[in-house]
Amino acid sequence: MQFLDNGNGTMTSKLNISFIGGGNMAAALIGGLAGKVTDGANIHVVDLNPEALQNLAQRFGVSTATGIDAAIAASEVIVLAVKPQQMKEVVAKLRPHVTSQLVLSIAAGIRAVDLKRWLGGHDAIVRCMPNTPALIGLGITGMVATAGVSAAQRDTADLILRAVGSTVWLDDEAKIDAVTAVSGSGPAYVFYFIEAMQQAAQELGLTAQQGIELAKATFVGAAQLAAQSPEPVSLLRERVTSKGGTTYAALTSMEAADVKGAIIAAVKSAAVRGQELGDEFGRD
Ligand SMILES: NC(=O)C1=CN([C@@H]2O[C@H](COP(=O)(O)OP(=O)(O)OC[C@H]3O[C@@H](n4cnc5c(N)ncnc54)[C@H](O)[C@@H]3O)[C@@H](O)[C@H]2O)C=CC1
Ligand SMILES: O=C(O)[C@@H]1CCC=N1
Repeated sequence: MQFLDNGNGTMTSKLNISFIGGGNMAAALIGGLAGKVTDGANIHVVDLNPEALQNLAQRFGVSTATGIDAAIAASEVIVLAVKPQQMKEVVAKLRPHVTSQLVLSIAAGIRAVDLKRWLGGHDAIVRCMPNTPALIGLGITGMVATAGVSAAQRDTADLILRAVGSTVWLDDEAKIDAVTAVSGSGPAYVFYFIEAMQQAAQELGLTAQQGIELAKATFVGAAQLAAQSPEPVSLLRERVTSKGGTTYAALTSMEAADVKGAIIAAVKSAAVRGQELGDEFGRD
């Protein structure tokens, strides 16, 4: 892809991208792309909600529409960013406007084979599973391409998702439900743990403010340490855990309650739900 020097220290391409759905995840992706990968003016967003569109237009200079329109045909990439429940209806309306574009879906569960059928056999589809830390450029996205995706389109898909973090390519679409369960939904598990730590802090006599400050900083610090350390996470855990000490007491309590087993079961249930979404809102 050719990048253009904007004369102000930034480089953008002329890549034209349309988003169908301008909600949370689309906004995170557009925030990473606009003015960095491509000009906001090269991004077109379709959403039923005029307020969401106005907000995106003001923040990023994107063009907008409340229904699928001719601008889509001029796009090289179409990002499907509606809920799985809305996908079939949206794709049916999109179908007349899809020719050679790369179609990039971020929806949980909905399989490429169903998107391909709804699009009349269109085979340039990349399924992606990003996560909300994309909002601050720290997302991670699992991705898988169908056979009809060219090497250049694959690079373009990677460029788009790397604008908001890192990417992991899969060789088998079936594995994307596992990615959804681990990293797609994962931020919610972390927030849940932070909320529990805050509640414990309060029950131990700290204020809500002190509790949230301690819990958040502990997650940020521990996550950074795990990310930066070459050592296994299990070793980092053992270093905190003095025999007969406080951490030992806490971890023994967690083991007795099988917290690890509960987390593993919870993540697996998210993967199952991904498959169910595909069955429920994909297959006809
Ligand atoms: N929120 C998350 O953490 C993640 C979400 N996803 C996937 O991203 C997709 C979008 O999720 P969110 O952004 O969280 O949802 P959201 O509800 O914030 O955004 C969906 C948007 O689609 C719009 N919409 C509904 N029907 C439409 C139609 N017929 N035409 C055009 N626009 C329409 C809605 O007005 C809304 O703005 C989902 O498929 C979800 O599975 C993927 C990874 C993470
Ligand atoms: O909960 C969901 O279905 C979406 C997919 C991953 C994160 N949120």
